[in-house]
Amino acid sequence: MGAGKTSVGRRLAQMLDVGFVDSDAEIVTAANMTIPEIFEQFGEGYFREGEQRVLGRLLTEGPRVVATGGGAFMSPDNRKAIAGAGLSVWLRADTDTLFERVRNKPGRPLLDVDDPKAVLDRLQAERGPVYALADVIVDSSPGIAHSDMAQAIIAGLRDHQARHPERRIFAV
Ligand SMILES: Nc1ncnc2c1ncn2[C@@H]1O[C@H](COP(=O)(O)OP(=O)(O)OP(=O)(O)O)[C@@H](O)[C@H]1O
Ligand SMILES: O=C(O)C1=C[C@@H](O)[C@@H](O)[C@H](O)C1
Ligand SMILES: [Mg+2]
Repeated sequence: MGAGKTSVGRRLAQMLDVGFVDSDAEIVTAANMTIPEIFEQFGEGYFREGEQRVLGRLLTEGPRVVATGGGAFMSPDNRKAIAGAGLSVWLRADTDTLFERVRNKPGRPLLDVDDPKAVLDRLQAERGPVYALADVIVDSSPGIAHSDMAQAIIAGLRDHQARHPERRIFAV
């Protein structure tokens, strides 16, 4: 959360001249409810089921940039679907940076607690080793402009495709 998937992803899509879609936004549209409402009324498990369904559909509609929700890559099924359709990118940031970006911004139910920084620290510890499985890793540090992040992702995608031509997805 706060790594920049939505905002940097949108910029990346512009630079690559492909479409952009955000799975959180698609879930909100499909359910006609906000993410906090879905968590509150049906629970996180229900949200994750919807996320998997929506992501599975979005991945078949490429070529484009898909911003996932922050927890989507934790699911082995989602990782398999992503690997089958394209390349994964981890925007890596430390939790101080993430906290600065998401504090005072509602809409992230997992952080709607007394100590959201502690949740970010826990999630980082749980998720970091799994996110490190991504094809491309780009540091999302403070002070890096969105366009520079997007350029770094393009460089990472080019590098990945040079090393794994069999997984070439489209010209970058
Ligand atoms: N490299 C960056 N430099 C400065 N601000 C950034 C950067 N990346 C993201 N931000 C800011 O951090 C906030 C959160 O970013 P964004 O919504 O894109 O994150 P996200 O990864 O999509 O989060 P979530 O998992 O909750 O959907 C936004 O205000 C965004 O502009
Ligand atoms: O990190 C997470 O688990 C989440 C991040 C958001 O993008 C949303 O998908 C939701 O708030 C859960
Ligand atoms: Mg987002």
